[in-house]
Amino acid sequence: MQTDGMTGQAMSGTSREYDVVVIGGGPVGENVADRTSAAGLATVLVEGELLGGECSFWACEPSKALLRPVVAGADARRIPGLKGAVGGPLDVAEVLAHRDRLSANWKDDDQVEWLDSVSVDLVRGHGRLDGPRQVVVDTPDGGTVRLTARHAVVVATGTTTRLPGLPGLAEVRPWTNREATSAREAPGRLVVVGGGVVAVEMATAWQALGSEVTMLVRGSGGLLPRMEPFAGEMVGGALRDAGVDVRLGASVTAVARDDGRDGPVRVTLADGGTVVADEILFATGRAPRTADLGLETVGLTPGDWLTVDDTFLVTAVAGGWLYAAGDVNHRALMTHQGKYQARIAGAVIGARAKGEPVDDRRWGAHVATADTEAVPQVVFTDPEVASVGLTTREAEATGRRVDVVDYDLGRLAGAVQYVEDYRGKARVLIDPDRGTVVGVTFVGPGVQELLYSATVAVTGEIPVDRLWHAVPAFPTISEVWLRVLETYRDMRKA
Ligand SMILES: Cc1cc2nc3c(=O)[nH]c(=O)nc-3n(C[C@H](O)[C@H](O)[C@H](O)COP(=O)(O)OP(=O)(O)OC[C@H]3O[C@@H](n4cnc5c(N)ncnc54)[C@H](O)[C@@H]3O)c2cc1C
Ligand SMILES: NC(=O)c1ccc[n+]([C@@H]2O[C@H](COP(=O)([O-])OP(=O)(O)OC[C@H]3O[C@@H](n4cnc5c(N)ncnc54)[C@H](O)[C@@H]3O)[C@@H](O)[C@H]2O)c1
Repeated sequence: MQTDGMTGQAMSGTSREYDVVVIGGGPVGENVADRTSAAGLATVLVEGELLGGECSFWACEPSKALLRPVVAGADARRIPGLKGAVGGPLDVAEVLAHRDRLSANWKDDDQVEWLDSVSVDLVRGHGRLDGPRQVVVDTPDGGTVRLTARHAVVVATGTTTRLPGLPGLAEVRPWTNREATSAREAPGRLVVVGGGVVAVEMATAWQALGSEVTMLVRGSGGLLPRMEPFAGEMVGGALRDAGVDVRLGASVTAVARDDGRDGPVRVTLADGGTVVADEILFATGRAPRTADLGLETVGLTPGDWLTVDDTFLVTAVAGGWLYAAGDVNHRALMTHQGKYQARIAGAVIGARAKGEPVDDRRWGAHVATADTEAVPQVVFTDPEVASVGLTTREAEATGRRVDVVDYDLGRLAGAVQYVEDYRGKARVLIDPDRGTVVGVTFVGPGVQELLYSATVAVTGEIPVDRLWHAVPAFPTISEVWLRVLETYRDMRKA
């Protein structure tokens, strides 16, 4: 291995050749590198900040560490005999300390050790493409390292918050996901712009941690606009019950801090109204980290998403050497799905490098079929949302015929045992021609752990007739599967 021996970091001012060069050491880049190294290919990973990426330090890990005490507390307050014991507010200092630990105190030593253990070299610094198979890295010591890839360059540079083009926005010093997950105290008043997953999760967390939260959600799509409408409605209802001021159809037209730089943020809305807060979080979607990546040297446009085929080759670049995996390809912006892509990309790069056959049939080892058929997602709010596969809207939009089976989770014996006055809903979409489940949405306390059963049903294309033999334990919430089958049977009889 071409390293300085101690940290696995390549020394600057040099040129090195590897089989595979991976740019970006988030969860996806790490997993691609692990898989190509396991395939016997000499692999180097280039990382400009912290190994582990957005997910480990400013997204999944810290946000879930903030949310777990909130959701567990909400559940506990619905359990007779326990509610009195957990009635008080959260211990904010303890929650933030827990968040710090689960974010490894923003240090990546463990990741560096792991990378070394899977025999992948690390070059720290900002990487850029410099023509076919070439990557140049600006290293922290001011030098450069040129890396040449014999087989593949993989871009796994992820995303940043997409901020709207509001005049004066930078002067307001808005929160992005980074501040929202790493803040050291709860602002007195927090405005959250957006109605997607980041917005509902962070509004849930900071309201419980003591902020007065106002959500400004533009348009008519409501909350969680990509999911079944009842998901956003139920989460919105619970946010309001928790004290969040959820304003739908509210568009921001201007932002400014009073008294110059340090006063409160004054937010002007399209209807002329204003909201004043201490901080403002923009949870307005993601932009690819490709603006300063040398894309122009290989005929691509800086700032664009990298469109790939189902084996993760960038479609607009000839020669079969440039791959893109994870958020940056815009297929499914979630860590688990990016890691799935990484496993497949690593395997296909290995197969192509060795001249082995590539199995790119649907559900084959070298093709990311689940990206289009079965993307699972959990929204860690109270109530939780867990979904996989199609929604009713997507089925309609694509002209796919589906039977829609709804079930009120509160009727289950397992739900009654779980918490008092359980409120939840399931929707299962069934392809009537093939008799298989093609989409599932659960909303309710504790539904996150039901999601894998739904994912197996969708990816396994298990016939509904066979699901009758998959017996859920009594009294658990998983009995929803039995009730859905009974409801479907009755629907078909009617
Ligand atoms: C608040 C929030 C919460 C989330 N919660 C969840 C969740 O609970 N579950 C879930 O599945 N997903 C969640 N996500 C989504 C998840 O964070 C992303 O899908 C995931 O991080 C994508 O991984 P990635 O490796 O593609 O990119 P990233 O994690 O963004 O990593 C990219 C890496 O590339 C590096 N890099 C970029 N450009 C260069 C360059 N030119 N040179 C060198 N290095 C470079 C960056 O420093 C970074 O380390 C959340 C997102 C947000 C914003
Ligand atoms: N638990 C999880 O799995 C999890 C948690 C957080 C984030 N993520 C992923 O991270 C990605 C980013 O999440 P997100 O919530 O930032 O994006 P999103 O695309 O889910 O939601 C963006 C929201 O911002 C609104 N918006 C966009 N531009 C706007 C503007 N100019 N003004 C006002 N509102 C605007 C949209 O209407 C939408 O409501 C998502 O793909 C999500 O899946 C996953």
